[in-house]
Amino acid sequence: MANTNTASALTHSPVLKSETCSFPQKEDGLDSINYSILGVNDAIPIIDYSLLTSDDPVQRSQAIQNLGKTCIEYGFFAVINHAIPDSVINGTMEALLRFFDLPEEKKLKYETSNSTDKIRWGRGDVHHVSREFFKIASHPQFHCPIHPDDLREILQEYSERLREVGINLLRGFSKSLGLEESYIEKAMDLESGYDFFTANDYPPRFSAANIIGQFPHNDPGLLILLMQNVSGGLQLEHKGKWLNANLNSNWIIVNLADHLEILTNGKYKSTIHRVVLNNEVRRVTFPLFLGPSLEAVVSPAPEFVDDNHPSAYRGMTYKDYLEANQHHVIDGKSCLKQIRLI
Ligand SMILES: O=C(O)CCC(=O)C(=O)O
Ligand SMILES: [Fe+2]
Repeated sequence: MANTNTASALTHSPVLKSETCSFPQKEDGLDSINYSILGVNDAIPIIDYSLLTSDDPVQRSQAIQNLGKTCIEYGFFAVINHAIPDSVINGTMEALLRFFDLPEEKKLKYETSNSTDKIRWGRGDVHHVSREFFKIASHPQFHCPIHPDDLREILQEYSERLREVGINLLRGFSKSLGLEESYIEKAMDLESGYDFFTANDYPPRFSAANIIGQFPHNDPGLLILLMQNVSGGLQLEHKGKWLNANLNSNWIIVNLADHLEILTNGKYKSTIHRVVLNNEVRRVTFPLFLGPSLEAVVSPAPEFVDDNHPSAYRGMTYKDYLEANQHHVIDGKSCLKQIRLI
């Protein structure tokens, strides 16, 4: 165990009833495995952000060590004491619900097949998937739908605060890897880092039909910071098990993503995750994908390559990587596999 701080399952997020149900296969050939939809309620590691950013050097260095172990053993964790006010979190979730509740014609103008558009809306209700979503680019320029009127202000505040948490986590990652604090920021040119959000609206569901919110996938970018209005639904792969992320609504779930795996030559791994709709109430999530600059060519850093650890990934700009996976169309295929050299 990396860490004694772990969250145990909350009771208000029931596991699915049907033991025999399995993940349906997509017609176009998602890996030909029948995935059981049941997750397990094992503990999820917890990172206390206030310790990671503490002025006390001893406290901080212990927190960084713990962070490093958690990244290696899990690749995901819940962040507590992050200091984002509840009013900002709740205000964001409420504004998102108001966006999803708009009449369809107000959202349809963002429906697009052009994956480079900065605002995109759609429904993922094919292949047994139940979800409505919109994606917005949030950094270096912040984009936002014009309705509802109060959406922009709250989303921008939320986005800036969450980005700050993400940058501080990346500083902790750099230190935990034995590098200077600003190593990842500089190598990935994060001042011009390309970040985007996906807002997901999953209907309530508690039966075997249409229970898939998202198929198993990895995400592009360095790390994903996700908040949700209700606990449960997200499952994270850990040592061959699917762990239910049953966490408090003001905790941030963090997943390591593909570009951290590439940069560290596989030392830190991108987490496989999926969404199974096991909530009796509607679930809204709002993950931030914090990424390198679009022009940054990401390849394993020299610090992680030697005779025993040859470079395992082909270098590619973040822009090309995003285009190769159509700016995060989740279809169960990871771009990571396509650029692996060994
Ligand atoms: O909604 C969730 O819990 C996960 C969302 C996700 O994995 C994604 O949008 O890539
Ligand atoms: Fe994801």
